[in-house]
Amino acid sequence: MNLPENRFKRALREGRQQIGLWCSLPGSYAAECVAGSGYDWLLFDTEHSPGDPLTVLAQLQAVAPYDVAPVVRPASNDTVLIKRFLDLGAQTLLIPYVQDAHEAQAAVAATRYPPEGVRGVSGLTRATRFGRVAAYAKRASEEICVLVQVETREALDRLEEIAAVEGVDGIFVGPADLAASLGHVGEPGHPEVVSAVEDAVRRIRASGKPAGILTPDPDFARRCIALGTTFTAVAIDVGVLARGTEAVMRQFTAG
Ligand SMILES: O=C(O)C(=O)C[C@H](O)[C@@H](O)CO
Repeated sequence: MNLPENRFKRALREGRQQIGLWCSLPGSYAAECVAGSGYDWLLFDTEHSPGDPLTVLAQLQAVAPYDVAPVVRPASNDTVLIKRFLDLGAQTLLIPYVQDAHEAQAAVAATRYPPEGVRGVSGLTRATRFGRVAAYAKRASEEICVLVQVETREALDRLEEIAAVEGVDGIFVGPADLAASLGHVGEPGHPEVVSAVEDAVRRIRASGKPAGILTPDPDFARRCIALGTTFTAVAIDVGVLARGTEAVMRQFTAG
């Protein structure tokens, strides 16, 4: 069996826009429901969600038949968590809260087998299709995409150093945490936050790395795309569900 190609990684390298959906709902049922919605990628979150390796496994299996790229966010930049998600077959990881080049290097090392990195080795995992993918250990990193999040003032101050780290395939700007870091918690649309996000996208692109963002504001999403983001998440599943069901109920609420 051949090593599965990471078409998302290739699309980023070729500069092709990838529109994503942020999935905070754990489990396979919701994942399969949205896998057919036309997005290029789905972010399976385990930082701000009850998601864990077992729920992500079910999500990866559920979306495998669909033309959509799964991206998994571990709860932290943790070597063990990264190992577990890679062994489940995740090929693209979004590593949160990366503050400097050292932390970016650690994230990359967690995805590489020795001597390049520290990923623990097992030949019998879903990633190897239980020993059926030829030369998985030798070639795995070719199809692993490492995206890191910059989402604090400090990380922005070191953005170019982070972007220069070999093995970082893209940089995502986290508006919610960045807003908090800038003193505007809960206000990702604050002018100072918007300005910082836009400047960060410009700087990421100037560094030559792909830039990513999450914003449920379609106008700001288009602004970020115009500035150069190429992995652009434009909605959050729980937000669509909560606001959409509320809107339906308002049609039947008197007054
Ligand atoms: O800081 C951010 O913004 C992100 O990293 C995305 C959030 O964590 C996501 O849960 C949406 O609020």
